Amino acid sequence: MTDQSNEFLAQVLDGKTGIQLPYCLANGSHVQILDEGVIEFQPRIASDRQLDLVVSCGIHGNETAPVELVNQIVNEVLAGEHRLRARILFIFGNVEAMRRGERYVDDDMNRLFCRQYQNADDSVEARRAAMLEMHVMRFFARHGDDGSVPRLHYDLHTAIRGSVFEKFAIYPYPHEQAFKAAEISRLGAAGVSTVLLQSRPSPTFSYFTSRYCRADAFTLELGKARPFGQNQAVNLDALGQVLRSLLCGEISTGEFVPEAHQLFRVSREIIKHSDKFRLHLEDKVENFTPMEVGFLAAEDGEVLYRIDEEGARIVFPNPKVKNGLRAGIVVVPTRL
Ligand SMILES: O=C(O)CCC(=O)N[C@@H](CCC(=O)O)C(=O)O
Ligand SMILES: [Zn+2]
Repeated sequence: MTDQSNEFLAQVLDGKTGIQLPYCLANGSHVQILDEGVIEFQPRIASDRQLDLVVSCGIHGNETAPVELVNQIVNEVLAGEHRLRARILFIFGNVEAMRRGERYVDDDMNRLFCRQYQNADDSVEARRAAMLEMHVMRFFARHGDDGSVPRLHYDLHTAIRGSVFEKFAIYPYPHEQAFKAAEISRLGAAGVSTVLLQSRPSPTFSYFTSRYCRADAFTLELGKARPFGQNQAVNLDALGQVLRSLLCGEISTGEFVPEAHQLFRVSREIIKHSDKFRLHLEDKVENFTPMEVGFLAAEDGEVLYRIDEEGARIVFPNPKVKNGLRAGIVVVPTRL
């Protein structure tokens, strides 16, 4: 894509991005479009590289605020406004759902990673999840694997409901590794001071890159999902500044100050097993709303989801998910 007269996102939505030959910007940075909505940048001088960074957005097509932010940053890089000191892969995830302004076309893409697409029906999302796994694997593998260059992945979303804490991150289950205080600090600098520590694997994009690409990976929830052009209510300036610093190779994090962050751990997931599933929370109930011990949050035939955890809060309550999928998360306060 050498024609920079149109904004990158407009070209993606118009179906004008597809694999193309690599080229150089006037400032020497290397660019290659690898797939629809997938663009990679490399520093002019390979040894300048301080970081491998993946920034994805639009994995759900109606979550537009981060798509607008990523578009802005991609256009700045294409215009030569940043001296790159990182390799960066920007991904606009579900382009067809973005065109339609819908969460997904056939299937929820963020339940199809970690090869779950192999167990699902063929769909727009199953094919795309397979391709995105391939792109991030290739991106992180390409320049060797000696562990000397940090790897970071931010998968940017917005939530269906409002939230007591407007912005929050989901930190994928790190298995034998500890949750990293420094990365939680970096999230705080990006305006995301609430972090939900996962306690089990999930079929999400950030879990995939965390587990299989050994990236420090996070899902970021950045306010409420609204259509393109209607995101004035959410301020992503701090995140934008952190991303711009990262692509210029400024990778240090501030000191971890425990009081500056609200940390929660996942106590359990509420699963919708059948059409009998009933959620006992109104649509206006926000993410992180506290729930009292004894409250019946949901039921599914014989299965009762009654709160027995002190300090419990509900995140992502959604009775409309397909059977077998997560219909809410019960979280409780925690510390590192
Ligand atoms: O608001 C909602 O109910 C869903 C918002 C959303 O898309 N969240 C992500 C979180 C992914 C994760 O758990 O890391 C999702 O559900 O895919
Ligand atoms: Zn989402």
